[in-house]
Amino acid sequence: HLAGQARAESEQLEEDARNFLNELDARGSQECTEATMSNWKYASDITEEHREEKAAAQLKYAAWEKEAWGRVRKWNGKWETLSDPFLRRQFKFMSVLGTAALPKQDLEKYNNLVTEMSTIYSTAKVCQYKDPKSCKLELEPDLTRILRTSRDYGELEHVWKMWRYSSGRRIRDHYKLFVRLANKAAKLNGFDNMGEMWVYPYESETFRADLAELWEQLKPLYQQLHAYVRRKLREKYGERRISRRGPIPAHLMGNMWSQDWSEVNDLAVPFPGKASIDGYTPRRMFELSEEFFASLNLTRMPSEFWEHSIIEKPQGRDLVCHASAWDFCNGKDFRIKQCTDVTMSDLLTVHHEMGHIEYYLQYKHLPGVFRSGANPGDVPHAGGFHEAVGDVLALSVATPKHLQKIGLLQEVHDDQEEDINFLLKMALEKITFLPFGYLMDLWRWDVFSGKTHEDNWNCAWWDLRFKLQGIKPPVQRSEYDFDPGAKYHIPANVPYIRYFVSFVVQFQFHKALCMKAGEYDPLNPAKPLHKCDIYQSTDAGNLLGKMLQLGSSKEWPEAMEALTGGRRMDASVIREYFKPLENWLKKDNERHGEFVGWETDEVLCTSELPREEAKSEPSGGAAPALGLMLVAA
Ligand SMILES: C[C@H](N[C@H](C(=O)O)[C@@H]1CCCN1C(=O)[C@@H](N)CC(=O)O)C(=O)N1CCC[C@H]1C(=O)O
Ligand SMILES: [Zn+2]
Repeated sequence: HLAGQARAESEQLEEDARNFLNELDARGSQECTEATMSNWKYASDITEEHREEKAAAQLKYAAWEKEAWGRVRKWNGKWETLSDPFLRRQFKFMSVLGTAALPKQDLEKYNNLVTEMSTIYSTAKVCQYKDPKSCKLELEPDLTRILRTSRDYGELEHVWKMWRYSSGRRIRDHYKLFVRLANKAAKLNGFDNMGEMWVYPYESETFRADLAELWEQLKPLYQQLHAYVRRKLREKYGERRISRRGPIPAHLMGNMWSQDWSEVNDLAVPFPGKASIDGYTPRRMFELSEEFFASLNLTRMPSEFWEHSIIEKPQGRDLVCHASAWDFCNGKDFRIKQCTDVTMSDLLTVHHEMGHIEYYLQYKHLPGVFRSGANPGDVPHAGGFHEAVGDVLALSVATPKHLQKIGLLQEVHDDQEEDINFLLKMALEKITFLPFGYLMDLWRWDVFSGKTHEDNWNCAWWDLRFKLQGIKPPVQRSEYDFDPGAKYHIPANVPYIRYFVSFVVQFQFHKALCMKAGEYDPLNPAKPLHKCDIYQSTDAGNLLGKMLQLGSSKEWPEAMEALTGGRRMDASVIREYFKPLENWLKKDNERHGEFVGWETDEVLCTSELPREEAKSEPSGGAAPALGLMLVAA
C-alpha cells in the first residue's frame, strides 16, 4: 500500500513539474521574442530611439528571468528527485539566473556599457592613408578589403593602427567598469568570477585542462606553418621587416586580427590556382548554402528568413555589420544579418551563419532552455557545436571537386601538387585560427579572475599574442591602447572559446559524416579525409540532423557520441586531415633551413606612452592628457 502511495505521489509530482515547466516555457518564449526583436531593431538600425527601446526590453526580460527563477527555486529539494532526466535538466538550467541577479541600477549600467562598447566598435571610422582629411572608412567592407588586398606595408600599418585607435582605445574605461559589474553578477550566481560562469555550461571539471592539452597537440603543426609563411612574407617584404627568427608583424596576415591567414594565400601557396566567386550576388551565396543543407535532407529556410534577413549592407544608416544569426524564439522567425561582400571568405561566413539557422530549425520543438543560444541571456550555450555546424558543410564545399561541381573553379588536376596547394589554403584558414581562438578567453578568464590586472591589460594581451601566435604589433603598444577591444567579441561580450572547440570538433564531425557518406575510408588512400564531400548524402544528413535535434537537452559528450561514437574533443582528427601537409612543411622548412618557432628582444608593449606618440602630437582622437604631461615633465 505504502509503495503504491509513494508511486502515486511521484507520478503526481512529475505531472505537476511538467505542467509547471510547460507554462514557464510558453511565457519565456514570448518574452524572448520581444527582447530579441528589440535587440534586432537596434543592431540593424543604430538610433537613440532604438537604443532606449532595447534597454527597456532588456530590463523587462531580466524581470521575467527573475520571476521565473524565483518560481523555480520553490521546487528546490523536489525537482532533484524527479525520475525524468529531461525535466531535471530543465530545472538545472533554470537554476542559474545570470546577470539578472544584479540590482536594477547595476544591471541597467551593465547592459548600457555592453551596448555602448559594441556601438563604438560598430560605428568606428578611420581616415584614408593617403588623405588624412577623408575619414569615413568603416571596418566592413573598407578596412577588411584593404587588409585583404593591399600589399603596401605602410598602408597596412596605418589601417591596423588607426582601427585600434578608433575602436579599442576608446572603450578601455568602459571595459573596466564592465568587468567589475560582470564579476559582481557572477558572485551573485555563486561563481568566483564571470570566467567561471562562462565555463560552467561545458559541464566538465577538466575542460580547461583538456583545452591546454589540445593546444599542446596542435602547436607543432602551427609552428611549421608559421615558419613557412614567415619565409614567404620575408621574401615579399624583406628581411629588415620580417626577421628569420622573429615574430611576424600582425598587419600582414590579410586579416585585421591575424586570426585567419587565408587571404595571403597568393603569397604563401607554392602553386597558385584560385577559386573565384566573381559574378555572384549575396542572395546567390545564401541560396548556394541552403542548397547544400537541402541536399543532405536537412531543412530549407522558411519564407520569414528570406523576408526579414539583411544580407547586404543597407546604406544611409549605422548598424552592427558583424555577421550574426538570430533565433526569435517562436519557431518561425529566424534571420541572418550580414554585410555580405562577394568573396570566398564571405561565402564561408554565409555557411557559418546558415549553420546556426539550421541548428535553430532542427531543435525548434525543444523547450527554450534547450534551444541553446535562444535566450539572449548570458549563460551561454556550450556553443562549440553550434559554431561547428556550418563550418562542417564548408569543409565539403571548399574541396576543389565540389567547387568545380558548382562552377567556382575551372580546372581541377587531381595530383599531389594540387593536394598540397589545397591543404595549405585550408591550413591558412583553420590552423592559423587555433592559437587566436584559444587566447581570446585565456586573456578574458585572467582579466575576470584578476590574475591580469587592469594596469597590464594590453601588455598581457600582447604576451599571449606573441607566445601563442608568434606575431607582434607593427608599432609598439602601450597601456593607453586596448587592443582586445578592437575585436568584436570583447566589446559585444560574446565568449570565444566556443570557436576553438568548434575548430577541433568540426573535423571529428566531418570524419563521422564522411564515413557515413562513404566518402572517406581510412584504409583506402584514394579516399583521404581532406577530399571528402558529403554533398547529397542523405545518410550523412540524417546522422547530423539527429545530433542537431538534441539541442542542449543532453550533455555535449552524449551529443558528440550520437554523431561520432566518441565522447571527447580529439585533436588527432584535424592532424590526420593535415598530415600530408605537415610532412611537406617539415621537409620544406628543413630544405630552407628555417628556424621553427620565434624569439625577440624587442619591447612589444610598454606601460608608458609609446615612443612614437611621445615624439609627436598623437593623430586622431584625444590622447590621454596624463600621457602628455608625463612627456612634458
Ligand atoms: C561571423 C561570426 N559571427 C558570430 C557567430 O556567428 O558566431 C555572431 C556574433 C557573435 C555571436 N554570433 C551569432 O551569430 C550567434 N547569435 C550565434 C548563436 O550563438 O546562436 C563570428 O564572429 N565568427 C565566425 C568564425 C569566428 C568568429 C569571428 O569572426 O571571430
Ligand atoms: Zn557562429
